[in-house]
Amino acid sequence: MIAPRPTAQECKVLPAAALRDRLALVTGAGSGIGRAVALRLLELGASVVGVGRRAQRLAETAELAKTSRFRYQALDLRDRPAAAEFVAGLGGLDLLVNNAGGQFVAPAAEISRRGFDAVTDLNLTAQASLLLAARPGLAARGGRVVNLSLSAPDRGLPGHAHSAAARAGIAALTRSLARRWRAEDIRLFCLAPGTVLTAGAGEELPAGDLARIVARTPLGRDTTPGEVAEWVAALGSGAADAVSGALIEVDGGAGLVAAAALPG
Ligand SMILES: CCCCCCC/C=C/C(=O)SCCNC(=O)CCNC(=O)[C@H](O)C(C)(C)COP(=O)(O)OP(=O)(O)OC[C@H]1O[C@@H](n2cnc3c(N)ncnc32)[C@H](O)[C@@H]1OP(=O)(O)O
Ligand SMILES: NC(=O)C1=CN([C@@H]2O[C@H](COP(=O)(O)OP(=O)(O)OC[C@H]3O[C@@H](n4cnc5c(N)ncnc54)[C@H](OP(=O)(O)O)[C@@H]3O)[C@@H](O)[C@H]2O)C=CC1
Repeated sequence: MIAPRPTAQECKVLPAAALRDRLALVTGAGSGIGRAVALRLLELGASVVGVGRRAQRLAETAELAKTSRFRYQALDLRDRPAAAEFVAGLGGLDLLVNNAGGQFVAPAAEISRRGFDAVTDLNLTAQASLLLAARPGLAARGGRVVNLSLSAPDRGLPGHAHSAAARAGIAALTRSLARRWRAEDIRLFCLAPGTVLTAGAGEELPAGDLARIVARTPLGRDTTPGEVAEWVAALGSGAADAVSGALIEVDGGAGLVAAAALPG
């Protein structure tokens, strides 16, 4: 049985102004999930700073946002000094959404050292650096962090050995920092979507593979960008402050079953 896929409107369950007067930094805000998150946080009253490498994509998000509460900066997050300088310049920060990421699909034996480094750098080390740079700003405001991961990295993802290692790493880092930083009133969460049919996912895997992965998902459907955005907003709003350091899998139960067949 296929569970009903909510419309964009049906995903919106938080009260209006739930994030009024908050400042959020969203990485990868020029496309897919990051754009959906940025737009939803704005809708809920936050001011949002979006970053990504391509200014044109961020400008498109700004056009959709239609509010001066959105500003953006082109930035390669793997340039750690530049990223650290940028985040320090923001001052107090209520929410950091570590969303920028991605990988290529390849059998583990065909991933070169540089390929492994490129993926772990983007999905783990760059996220970790940004977190450390944002720490003073987050501590100043009792801020929250949502680190994006990928569902079930610890249960074996064919073709994703490099990414699974990085994604499991970010989940572990989230837990470690949640424990250490609670003294500074910073809360951290790790949010792990299953399959979200963004253009980025379409570049990573052929449509047929994505369809097979979705078909094997217990709920029989993909996760929508609107659902992910609402989870991020809820975690950022304080509604989930009884939770600390958790890995939350928003994946239609994909992590409960064996991964679909892909090379490697
Ligand atoms: C069962 C699994 C379920 C999964 C469901 C689907 C879930 C979807 C999840 C998503 O994350 S969707 C988001 C999708 N968007 C992306 O993934 C795009 C992002 N990808 C990239 O931007 C790049 O691939 C990268 C990971 C950042 C690497 O870019 P970079 O510019 O740093 O790399 P290069 O300089 O080009 O290459 C470095 C190194 O990597 C090797 N390499 C690159 N591509 C491949 C490949 N397809 N296969 C094998 N190796 C690759 C490249 O050859 C270089 O290594 P050397 O040759 O120099 O040794
Ligand atoms: N779609 C899915 O099924 C799933 C996605 N995810 C994760 O969710 C996140 C968003 O995915 P999605 O929206 O689908 O994919 P996209 O490819 O659309 O998003 C990735 C974003 O990251 C930005 N980015 C990539 N590299 C860098 C960099 N070095 N510096 C700054 N920004 C960078 C990209 O912008 P630019 O290229 O302009 O830099 C882009 O906006 C990713 O981390 C992804 O891995 C997790 C589970 C499932």
